Amino acid sequence: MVIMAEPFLELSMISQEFLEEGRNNLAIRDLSLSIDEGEFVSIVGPSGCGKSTLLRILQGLISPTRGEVLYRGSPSLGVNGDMGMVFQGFALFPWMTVRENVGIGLVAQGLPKSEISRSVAFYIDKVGLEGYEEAYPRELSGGMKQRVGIARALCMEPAILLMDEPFSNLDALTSLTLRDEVLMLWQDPEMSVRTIIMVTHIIEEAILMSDRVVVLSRRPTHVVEEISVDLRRPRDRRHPDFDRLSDRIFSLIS
Ligand SMILES: Nc1ncnc2c1ncn2[C@@H]1O[C@H](COP(=O)(O)OP(=O)(O)OP(=O)(O)O)[C@@H](O)[C@H]1O
Repeated sequence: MVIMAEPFLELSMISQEFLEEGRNNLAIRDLSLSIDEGEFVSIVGPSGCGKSTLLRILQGLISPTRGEVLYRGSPSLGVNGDMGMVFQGFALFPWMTVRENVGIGLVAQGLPKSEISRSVAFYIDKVGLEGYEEAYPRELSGGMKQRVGIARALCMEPAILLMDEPFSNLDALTSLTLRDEVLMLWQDPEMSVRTIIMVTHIIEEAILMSDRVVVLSRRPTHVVEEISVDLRRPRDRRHPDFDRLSDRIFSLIS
């Protein structure tokens, strides 16, 4: 008897319509995608094709017009509490300190203060922001703001981290450092996150970080190709296969 393992996370025949200028337009059409536990998957595609929408559907912030999201074999209804989100624009509250921004989800859950303090301190240390607990977002560099965004997501101890162009608002050097740090957190046994799904428009970033790159088409969006990245980690931009993969993905998008 063959026992089929159920997919960890699955988008099954997802379609999404949006009301645009008084008409229902199809943004995503019959999109199916399966993600394994422990995978780092990047999603790339033409501008405006629906990458962020797809993350919102995965998390349950949008209910798709047709199709369903399956999580551990069951339909996922409503917001999935096992997922955390990291945003391109950081989405920090400017009137809150680093400590308050990181702990906001735990406060909303009504956990005891001592537990919140312990957890917040742990994740602030993990992202290298110790000493900045009482700073406000305006006092932080872009990279530090995104560290707060990452710590806030990790603090909720999600199994899956969704990242929407997390390094796009950062300078090149800061992006390099933060990419490495996210990879280290992903492989850190003290972290709850095992699976990462990242939207990016930077092909090099997708190859440097992911196990698999999912290439989406123009609207109405569907999966054009899924490309496994078998390069040894840590990845080297100068590896001869790097450009081959990069050219392949670029030709599929353009
Ligand atoms: N709430 C909404 N109402 C109407 N149209 C929407 C809504 N949300 C998204 N869209 C449209 O759906 C399409 C996909 O948007 P989305 O932001 O998901 O694309 P994207 O691939 O993430 O874009 P970018 O590459 O610019 O980051 C766009 O054409 C957008 O205008």
